[in-house]
Amino acid sequence: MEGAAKRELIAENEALRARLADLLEQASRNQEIMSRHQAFDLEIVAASSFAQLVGTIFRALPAICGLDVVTLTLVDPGADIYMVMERLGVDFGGFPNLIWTEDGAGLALGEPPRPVLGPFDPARHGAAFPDQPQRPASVGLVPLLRNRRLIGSLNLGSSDPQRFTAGMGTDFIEHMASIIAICLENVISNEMLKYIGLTDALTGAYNRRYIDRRLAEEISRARRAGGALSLMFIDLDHFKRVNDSVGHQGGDEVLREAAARIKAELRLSDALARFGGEEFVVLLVDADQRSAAVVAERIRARMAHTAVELADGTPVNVTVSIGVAGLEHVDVKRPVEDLALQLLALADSALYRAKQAGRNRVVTCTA
Ligand SMILES: Nc1nc2c(ncn2[C@@H]2O[C@H](COP(=O)(O)OP(=O)(O)OP(=O)(O)O)[C@@H](O)[C@H]2O)c(=O)[nH]1
Repeated sequence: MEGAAKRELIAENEALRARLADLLEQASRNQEIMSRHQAFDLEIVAASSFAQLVGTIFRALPAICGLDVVTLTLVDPGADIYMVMERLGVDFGGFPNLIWTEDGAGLALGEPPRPVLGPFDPARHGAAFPDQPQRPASVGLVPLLRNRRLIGSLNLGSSDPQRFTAGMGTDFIEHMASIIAICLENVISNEMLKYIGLTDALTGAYNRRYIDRRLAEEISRARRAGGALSLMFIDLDHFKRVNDSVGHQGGDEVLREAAARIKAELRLSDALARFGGEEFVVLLVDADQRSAAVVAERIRARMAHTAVELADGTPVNVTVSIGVAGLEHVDVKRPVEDLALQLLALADSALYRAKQAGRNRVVTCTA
């Protein structure tokens, strides 16, 4: 072979090798991206709570996709999901990029909803990226759909103007959004079920199961940190007479209103539960028996001074008797379950004494 032809062949060979090295490098980069996405998919599928899922999306997605900002808009007509999550203790302060809307039409994703990609336009995309220190240059808004129902949108923002352009393919981000939508639907229905299992359908207060669990948690916490904790037993007086005079449905209205009035006197950290019938229990966190008695007196006065007005305008006068017991009256060295029972028994016997003494009064534990 002539020297020139040989050199040409060697050069061609080298170019091919370089090309192959490039391809291999690209393939390994793609492999790495796919593995990261697979790890992300596995992590969100495993999320067992709303907070865990949303937290994972906000933490992991910007890094995996190389984005500057990711926000999530959830469609929540009547704000039911928000209310339940809040009552289950989700701290929304930790999720500044979580946006709620009552109406999916406001997402401006078209009908049927489709991904919207392109340069950031404050008029069209501002609602999906509120309060951002730096506006994204290009954005991708991807509908979250479940059985063709729009449940929200995943909003991706990049400082690179070329990252999201109108003509680019959307298969990949749509696939990602569909997995996120399924995971969201799952955790939301699980949390809703959890909430229903812990609340009383008539009054919206918690039920006995919730208080039993919470009481044990709060006793352990109070014992560790040396904090105060009190319990109130509240019973509507002569409720049988109320039912007899305004009927069972009227009685139900009175129970609902009583729960609302009690709740209005409490702090967010306190918990109100209906124990069945016309009896409520309140757990007051960080309150000793003296301060709990002050709150109890406010509740008693509020009930006694203002008649409950039924939907048909009938006024119903109803009073409450309240028994109060604080953790300072129990032997905190005993097991948590014993302490919980003891505290409940002390508040219950104080309530019994309030009834014996003529009702419409607050009695504190003297043990
Ligand atoms: N409307 C309504 N009434 C209920 C509900 N659960 C229990 N009650 C009624 O609450 C009444 C409780 O009566 P009692 O336990 O005798 O007590 P009381 O009449 O409130 O009298 P004192 O507690 O001694 O002041 C009964 O008439 C029950 O039928 C409910 O969910 N709705």
